[in-house]
Amino acid sequence: MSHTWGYGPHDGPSTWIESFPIADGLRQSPINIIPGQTSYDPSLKPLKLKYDPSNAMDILNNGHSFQVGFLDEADSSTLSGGPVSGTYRLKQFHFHWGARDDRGSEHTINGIKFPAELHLVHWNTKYPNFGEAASKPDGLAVVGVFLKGKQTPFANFDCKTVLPASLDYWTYDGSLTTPPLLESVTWIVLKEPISVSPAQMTKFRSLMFSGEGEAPCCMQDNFRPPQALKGRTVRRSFK
Ligand SMILES: O=C(NCc1ccccc1)Nc1ccc2c(c1)[B-](O)(O)OC2
Ligand SMILES: [Zn+2]
Repeated sequence: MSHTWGYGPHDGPSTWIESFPIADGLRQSPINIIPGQTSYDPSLKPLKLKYDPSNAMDILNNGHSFQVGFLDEADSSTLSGGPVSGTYRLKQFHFHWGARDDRGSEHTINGIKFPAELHLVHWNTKYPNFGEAASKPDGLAVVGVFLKGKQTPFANFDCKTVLPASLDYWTYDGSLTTPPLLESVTWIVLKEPISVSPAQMTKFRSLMFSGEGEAPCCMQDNFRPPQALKGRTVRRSFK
């Protein structure tokens, strides 16, 4: 039983069920999105995203990805509207990526993998904090954004600048894609990808799973493969 989980042959996604039986639960993520099998829901509202760049606090390699943490003591960086009710506060964002451009995203579209995927993690303010929200079926809302290869400037860390022009999205009830795999996430996957340059992908791939003083192991292929839909419906906000 590996006490720490990872993405290698001995501690990767196929082994997580040993410590986290919910890995085979009814609303696991990610999933393969088949656009022709999604249902347009005219009652879905537009996503309302408000981000205050001054809330950005720190950047951290947590051994599974790198994440940028935000101050979440007030409703200054929030998600509302879309498929959710109430207000969700931005806690952190992080990425998943591949060793090569032919893989890396967690969600796929018609089986197509993107080189990387951004997750903007928000928690429901009806709960006192992230940790409490993470165990509730309506506790989290995560915006997933695909990254595609292209030469492009990368603006500052104002999350607005990191979002595509269109906020059209697919949405479904899912889970964390990493242990503890809690089934608490309303996934909101944007249809339009953002661009990332080869240099940025190289930078991602130069990060390390390993800590200082350990044998170097590049942080690559830190994605979970798509999981069974198990009867869930994927709704879309656009015609
Ligand atoms: O926050 C995480 N772990 C720490 C934790 C603390 C307290 C309670 C539970 C978990 N994990 C996590 C959060 C959000 C997302 C993912 C993983 B993701 O699926 O990669 O993308 C979306
Ligand atoms: Zn993630």
